[in-house]
Amino acid sequence: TIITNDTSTLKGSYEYIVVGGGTTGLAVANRLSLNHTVLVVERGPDAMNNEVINDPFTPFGTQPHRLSPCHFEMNAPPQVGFPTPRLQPLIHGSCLGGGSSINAMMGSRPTFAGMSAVEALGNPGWGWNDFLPFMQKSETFTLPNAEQRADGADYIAVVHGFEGPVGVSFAIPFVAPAMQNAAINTTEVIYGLSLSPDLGTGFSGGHVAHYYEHIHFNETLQADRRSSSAWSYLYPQTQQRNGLTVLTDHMVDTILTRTGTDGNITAIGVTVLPTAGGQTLSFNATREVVVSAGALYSPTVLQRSGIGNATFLQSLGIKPVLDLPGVGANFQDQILLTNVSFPLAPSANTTNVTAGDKILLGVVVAHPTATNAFGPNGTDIIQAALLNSSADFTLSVGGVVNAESFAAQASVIANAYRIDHPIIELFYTPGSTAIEVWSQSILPLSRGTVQINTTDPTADPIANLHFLTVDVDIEIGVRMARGVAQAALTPPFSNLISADALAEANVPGPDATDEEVRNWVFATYTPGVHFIGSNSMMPKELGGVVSPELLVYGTTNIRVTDASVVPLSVFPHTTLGLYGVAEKGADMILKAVTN
Ligand SMILES: Cc1cc2nc3c(=O)[nH]c(=O)nc-3n(C[C@H](O)[C@H](O)[C@H](O)COP(=O)(O)OP(=O)(O)OC[C@H]3O[C@@H](n4cnc5c(N)ncnc54)[C@H](O)[C@@H]3O)c2cc1C
Repeated sequence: TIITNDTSTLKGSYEYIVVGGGTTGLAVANRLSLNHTVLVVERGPDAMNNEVINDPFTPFGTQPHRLSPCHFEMNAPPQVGFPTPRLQPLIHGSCLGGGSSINAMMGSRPTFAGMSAVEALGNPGWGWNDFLPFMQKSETFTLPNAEQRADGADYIAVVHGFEGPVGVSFAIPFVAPAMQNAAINTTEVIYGLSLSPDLGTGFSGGHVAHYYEHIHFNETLQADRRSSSAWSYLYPQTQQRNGLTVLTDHMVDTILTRTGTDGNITAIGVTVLPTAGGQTLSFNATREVVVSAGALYSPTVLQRSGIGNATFLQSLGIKPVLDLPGVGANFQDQILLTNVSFPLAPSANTTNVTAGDKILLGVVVAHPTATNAFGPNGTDIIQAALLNSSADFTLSVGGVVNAESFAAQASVIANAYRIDHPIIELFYTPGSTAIEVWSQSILPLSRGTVQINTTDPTADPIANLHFLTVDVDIEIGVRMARGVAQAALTPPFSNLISADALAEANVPGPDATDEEVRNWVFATYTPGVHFIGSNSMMPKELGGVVSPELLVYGTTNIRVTDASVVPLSVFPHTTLGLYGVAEKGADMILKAVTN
């Protein structure tokens, strides 16, 4: 494998060109380059030996983490807020490994109900049973040892993979076991959940569990390490490839295309320029161009290449080559309530509770269903709220291309909840002075857009999520906040935090009205940073951009294989599911060669 930022040594032509060397791009490139020549173009640097990135215990969100060469932010335009609209920071990774080099490593998978919803949206071949083997292909799961098992770690071996590049395991040592057990007991009481031995089985049904992470134990260093896609699919000796060239510090401006007599578009190469600015070059692609620049940027590459809403492209002076109105629409993210830090009770200050200096985000996670969170009629309440949601606002901002798309998505989400899809995530993070209890929404219905506003490839797009613009998302947000407050008041977890933790954390208590809680949610929520959907895999009539084969509609050889194709937020945390998307995408690309 060649990794370089110098274009002078590169060939002019490759069988495949992969746009973006992030989480999914490196996984796809690894599989394609076994028997083909592949050029990966990555906008960010190679940060291979950066300890802030590699050490999973670099405290998440703190100064060193934010200063890593991979950490980038752009602001979404002012979003719903209280008392006034608020700018929202959209954090993303830009280096080899992309988001997997900066994320919190929480290792969750989609559920059976979630993948059924994706399939029901018009994507045959994407149900749980078809998808699981690809998640397994990417994974080497490390069974918990006796000590970790005594502390509570458990697993169901049959759903895991044991020969894939990505390390998935519980931390050694197991993080803050006493806090984990208290959190589990409390969450069982609040929501009536049962303890799941393994989060990755596909069956949600209301559970709480110890979280595993995308980390592995490095025998030489005798320490846990981050398993980014760079450290899984690119750097290891076992993954070296003759046919793979990775160009860093360069970005793809456009995909070069020609139009066939049947009107279909074929990619013939890409134009590339140094990220820092400079001369534009072009490289030929003789088979396919695979776009893996992530949900924030993949639509921008298509738009600059003339693929998108033709009227919009013309307004920027771009000649449309393919009128595909869904490009950049259906953009979505979950919300997170992160502004919650409960001070420790003095008696709780032991490593078993605080984790010392080995702190990982969200080591216990609860996934209540609609019934668990809203009571016995919860599923009916949420189903009615979803099906009665108005598409008007979302349509007016271009979040969906038509009302049918909005209704179809609301309907498959309602069915997923009816099966047993989680509606909320609640997770607990130990710390030396405080324990954080955060909550995340899972399947939002609010939709926004990603749009370039200049043809300059170095400019960030306008990424407008329109968070909390559909009533049912607000209703769920209020329930998330109520769950956080209940956790602070329910033993045994409440025994670990100070008696007035709720007030100290400024979280509305059980007596607060729904309006007060809603205002607190509006004032404090942050993005879930699981951006998806901006090139959704859906029927074209619903605003889909790619087919179930991940081919951009109307093209013969442009695929998208990253988070932008995921049409619904069915991966509570995206990464392990995205490796499945990349593996399945690579498999389909290679099958197209032999057919
Ligand atoms: C702060 C944070 C915390 C997170 N925590 C978790 C977690 O705990 N668990 C979890 O599962 N998920 C988590 N996620 C989400 C997860 O990391 C992302 O969803 C995932 O990495 C996205 O993968 P991707 O391949 O779609 O895009 P990325 O990994 O973002 O890859 C896209 C790559 O393309 C490059 N690129 C962009 N434009 C161009 C261009 N024009 N030319 C060339 N290259 C380009 C970018 O530099 C980037 O490297 C987190 C994300 C963030 C930001």
